[in-house]
Amino acid sequence: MDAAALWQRYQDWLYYHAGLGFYVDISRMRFDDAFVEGLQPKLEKAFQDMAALEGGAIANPDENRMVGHYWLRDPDLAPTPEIKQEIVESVDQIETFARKIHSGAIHPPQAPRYTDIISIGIGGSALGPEFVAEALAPDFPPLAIHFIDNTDPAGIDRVLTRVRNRLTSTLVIVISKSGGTPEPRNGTIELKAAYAGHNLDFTKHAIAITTPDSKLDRQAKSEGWLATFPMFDWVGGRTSELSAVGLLPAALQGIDIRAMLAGAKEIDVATRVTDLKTNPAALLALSWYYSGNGRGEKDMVVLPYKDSLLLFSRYLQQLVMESLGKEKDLDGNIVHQGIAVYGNKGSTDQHAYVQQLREGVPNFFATFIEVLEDRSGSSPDIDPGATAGDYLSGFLQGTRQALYEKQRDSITITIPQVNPHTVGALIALYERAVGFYGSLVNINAYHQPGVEAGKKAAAVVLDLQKQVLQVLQEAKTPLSLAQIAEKAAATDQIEAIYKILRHLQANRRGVAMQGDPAHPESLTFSLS
Ligand SMILES: O=P(O)(O)OC[C@H]1O[C@H](O)[C@H](O)[C@@H](O)[C@@H]1O
Repeated sequence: MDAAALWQRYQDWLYYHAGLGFYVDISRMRFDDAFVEGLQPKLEKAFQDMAALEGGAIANPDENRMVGHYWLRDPDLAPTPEIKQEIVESVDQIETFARKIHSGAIHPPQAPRYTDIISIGIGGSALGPEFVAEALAPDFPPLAIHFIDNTDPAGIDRVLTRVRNRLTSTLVIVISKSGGTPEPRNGTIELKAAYAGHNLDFTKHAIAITTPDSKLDRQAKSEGWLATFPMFDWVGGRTSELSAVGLLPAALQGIDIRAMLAGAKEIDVATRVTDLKTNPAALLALSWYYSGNGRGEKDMVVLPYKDSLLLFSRYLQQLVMESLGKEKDLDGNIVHQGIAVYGNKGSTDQHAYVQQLREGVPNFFATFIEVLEDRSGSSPDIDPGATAGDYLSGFLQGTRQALYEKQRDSITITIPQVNPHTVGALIALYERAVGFYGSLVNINAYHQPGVEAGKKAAAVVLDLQKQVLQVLQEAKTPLSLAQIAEKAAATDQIEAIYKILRHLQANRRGVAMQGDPAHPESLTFSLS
């Protein structure tokens, strides 16, 4: 396509949202009119599915759940007055609580104010708050946030070391929709012990965000934690950033949560339009479908050219991959759907893996996120008439062009600034695009059956560890792996037993290992 035709294509497909100053450009996806026409019936169905979902249909059939994250930013859309009231009250409760924390009206027993937050949660209970903190927290927030998003002991230690002088004024927010996920439970138990070790009353520092009556909710209530905030059954973890999960940590950091909600609401309105060209989420879903032939054949590389948006791709990884990565479609056919997502930031990645994007395996499409405002103040010249921001902008254009020349497609999303409004809008845009794409490929985008399998397998390993320790306790002499497996009645688990014992030995947990580590069959184990 020559330059004039490309410029025309750019203008023909450009989406612009006047209220948000938000652009979506899919001109560098090389679909033709026939493709768009062919997809039209599927798009019509996607619009209908979305309307039904917003109306309170059971959009997650396996879990028999409504899917209501869109109601969070427009409670008037909620299907019942009770749900509407729950949403309104929850946002009010968050604001009131944050105000009291900031003013010191609620303060820790041994300090005039809370200074820090440790947020404990994983998956949807961590990625949104982490992304938003990186994108929007002021440089000197009223409370500085730290995340424990794993059950890695060294990771927990790192956070505790960072706040060690301020534990007396540190809030702990435990976020878990189910209230039973092992990783946040472990973090909570470790933090409770750390507070006790400093003679601090953990309950005066602890807040839970969870589904009412979950295990965590019952614990928080029976122990008298500082506060609890509800998560709703009809909000999935990966779409929970604009529920209490994301709003409470954001409000505590001094981020304008009403602006986040307003930005999301504006995009929700724009993505309710049932016309492809004026619906930015439909444009994204169509582009993804085109690129991967509706089978996820190409990966989504997300390249925000702005440091503060660094964690957007990590956030999108869960939203996109947990929603779309499914074995079966809604009719039970094996389809192995999904779109792989990765990315970091530009121009940094140009000096890392963009080489492969331009010349290597053509198994991806790029999404550039461009931010028009370079910084809040003015910029010095780096060269005559050129600033650091001009370079960043030039690198983006250059990379987009270089990819296009090699028939590598890209989408460009342009926002005026990184602020609560535009971040709320970005979140809502992708939530909706994922919903549309789920309909286009006929899958349930709101469950995650595959995750359960991994959790069950992990539980089996921990049970096996108990049996193995029991066997070693009863043993009078060192035992080989085969002997341990036999005594534990787990001869088909010999590799798992070996890994359990190697781990226990490495952590000085009372297991002695003899033999040659290069030849596991030579090893014997005993309790030391
Ligand atoms: O919020 P929680 O119930 O603790 O769940 C945290 C995460 O765990 C699971 O593994 C799910 O796959 C995620 O969707 C969820 O966000």
